[in-house]
Amino acid sequence: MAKMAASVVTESGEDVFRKMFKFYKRREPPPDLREVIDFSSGAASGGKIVPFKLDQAAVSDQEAACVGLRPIRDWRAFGLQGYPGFIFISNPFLRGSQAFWVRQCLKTYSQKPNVCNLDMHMSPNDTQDIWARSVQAIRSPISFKRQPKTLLERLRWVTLGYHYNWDTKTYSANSYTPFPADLHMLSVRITAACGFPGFTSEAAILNYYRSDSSLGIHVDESELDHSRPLLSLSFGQSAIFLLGGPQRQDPPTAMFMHSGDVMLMSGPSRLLYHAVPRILPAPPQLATCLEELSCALALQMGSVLEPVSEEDWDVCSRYIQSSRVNMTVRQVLGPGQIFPLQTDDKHRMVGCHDDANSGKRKRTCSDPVGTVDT
Ligand SMILES: O=C(O)CCC(=O)C(=O)O
Ligand SMILES: [Fe+2]
Repeated sequence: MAKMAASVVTESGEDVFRKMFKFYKRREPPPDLREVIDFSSGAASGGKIVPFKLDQAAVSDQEAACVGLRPIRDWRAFGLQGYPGFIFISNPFLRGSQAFWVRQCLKTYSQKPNVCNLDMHMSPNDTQDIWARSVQAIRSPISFKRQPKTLLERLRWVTLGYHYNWDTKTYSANSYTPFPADLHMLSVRITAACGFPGFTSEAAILNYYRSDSSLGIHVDESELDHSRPLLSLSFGQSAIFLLGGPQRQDPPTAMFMHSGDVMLMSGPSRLLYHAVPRILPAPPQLATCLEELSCALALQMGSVLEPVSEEDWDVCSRYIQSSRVNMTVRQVLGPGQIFPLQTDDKHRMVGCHDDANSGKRKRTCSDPVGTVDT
C-alpha cells in the first residue's frame, strides 16, 4: 500500500483513494490491516500520532459526567501529522454511558419528526415507530434469520435538525425540526474541550451500518460555515475510516474507529475527502467493553442520561453485535447567517451510502465523482 500511495493515479488510471477504498472493502483475500492506524493502541502510527492538548478548563468534571464523558484530563486525544485540525479522541465515554447513546440512536432519534431513509418510499404512518415495530422480532431467538427484515434492520440513515436533502445536497430553513437537546449538550461539551466554544448543533446525519455496509468517498461541504468543526461519534462495531486530502484522488490515511471513538474535522481538515470502506468486528479487548455497556451508571444531578432498561438494552446489544452507528453533528450556519433564498448546487455532498447486500444505493448520488464501485 505504501508504494501505491506514492503517486496519486495508478498505472491503470484509477486514483489511489478509490483503489484503497476497494482494497479495504475486499473480502477475499482479506486485506492486510497492518497499516491501519489504531489510536487505541498506537499501532501502525509510524510516528504520525501526536498528542492533542485539550482545554481542560472548558468543561468541568460534572458537566462532562452529565453527558456520559470522563473528566477531560483523562481523555486520550490525538492529532495526526499532516492533518492540521484533525482531532481523534479514543473513547472518552464513562463505562456504561455508551448504552444511553446507542439507545438514543436506535429508539429515540429514529422517531418522527426526524427523517430517515425509510420515509423515502414509505408513508409517515408506516415509519411512525420503527423501534416498537421491530423489537419483538429482534428479541425472538430466530429473528436475524427471519424474513422480511425489521424496520430497524432496514434503517440506513436518520437526519436531525436541518434535514439534509440528498437530492439537492443542501439544507434549508423549510426542512427543520428541533435538534435533540441531549445530543446538542454532548456536542457542545466535546467541541468546547477541543477548543471550539459556542458550537451550535444544527444538523446531524446518523448512519446505520450493517456488517456489509460502506460509505463512499465524499466531502461534507453543504454546511454554510466551514469554520465550525464537524463532530463524529461512533458506536458498536469497528470501522476502517479513510482520511484523504482536499482533492478527491489524494491518497488517504487508514485508521480504525472503535465504539466510543470521537473525531473532529476542523480548520484545514474540515473539507477533506473521507470514506468508510469497511465495518469490522470490534477487537476482543474492546468487545468485552461493548458487552458491559449495560452496566449500571451512577447518574449525576442534571444528567441528560437516563437509565437504559434491560429490555431496551437487550435489543440494542443484539443490534450492535453486528452493526455500527455513526453520528456526525454539524453547525450549518455561522453566527447571524441565514440561508440564501435559493440554494445553489455549489454546496454539494457527494457521499453515498452503499449497501453491498442490496446492490442499491440508499442515498441519491447523482454526482459520478462520489460514486464508488462496489
Ligand atoms: O461513519 C463515519 O465514520 C463517517 C460518516 C460520514 O462521513 C458522514 O456522515 O458524512
Ligand atoms: Fe462525511
